[in-house]
Amino acid sequence: MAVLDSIIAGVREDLAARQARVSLEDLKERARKMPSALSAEDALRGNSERSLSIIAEVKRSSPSKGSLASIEDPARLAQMYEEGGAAAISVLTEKRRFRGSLDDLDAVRARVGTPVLRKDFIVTPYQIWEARAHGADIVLLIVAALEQTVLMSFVERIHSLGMTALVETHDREEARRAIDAGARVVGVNARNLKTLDVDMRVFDQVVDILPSGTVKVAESGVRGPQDVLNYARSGANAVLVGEALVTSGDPRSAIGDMVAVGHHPSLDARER
Ligand SMILES: O=C(O)c1ccccc1NCC(=O)[C@H](O)[C@H](O)COP(=O)(O)O
Repeated sequence: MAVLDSIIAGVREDLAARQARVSLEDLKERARKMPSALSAEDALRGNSERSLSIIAEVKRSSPSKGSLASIEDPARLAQMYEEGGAAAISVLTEKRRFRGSLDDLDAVRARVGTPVLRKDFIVTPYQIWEARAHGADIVLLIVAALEQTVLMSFVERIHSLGMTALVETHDREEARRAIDAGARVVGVNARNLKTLDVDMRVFDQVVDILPSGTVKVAESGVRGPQDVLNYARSGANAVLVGEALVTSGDPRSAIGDMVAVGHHPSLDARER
């Protein structure tokens, strides 16, 4: 079974257990009582003061690398990211391969003032309600995991709940599908979720499909400020970084160095 399919099979099993514990109606009730989602689109687009946004990820483990970091206090890590200048925090909530959880999302949400992304493998509307009920402002949707009509309805649902959909693609066809589905924030993942190979040229191969005004997020494989600068020069508004931050030993300064790239003179004349 391909990696993505096998991850999703596990996600569905865990989901069934949660659905048996918390009904959709209860979840909706909880979601409706939450403070409104923070507006994330502008935070990710960047502005004249910060022409590049970093989305910093709380990532313990991954299918490609195995264990990365123990992260006993995800809220503390997120706080360091925020202090270092992160525009948003990504929290992996998938349990089996990434060792994430909704508890991590709750803890991070309670600690930081930046928008928070629920990063998971979303295959049912229940998970979208769950994201809102646990305070997420942004929800990841993976084009490769969803049929087009489902993708469209999920983008609509996320936006109707006041959240932002980050729609992840890996090639030009998927980028077209993301735009057709109504995505305003599109991720281009350098990691092929079927083979786990990372190819950082993918962003350049896809970016011209995305209409101006779309928030363009480059995802995965970033090792340091030079990779961030390369993505920014290629037109990324935001860059999503996990492994390089959690393995850095000093996440606050590692992210600070990446955020500083947003002030690089070569980015001054960029069209946003
Ligand atoms: O990271 C993986 O191995 C992975 C495997 C299969 C599906 C998703 C995977 N990662 C999710 C991500 O998109 C990354 O965590 C995120 O882009 C950060 O990547 P990195 O900076 O390379 O840790």
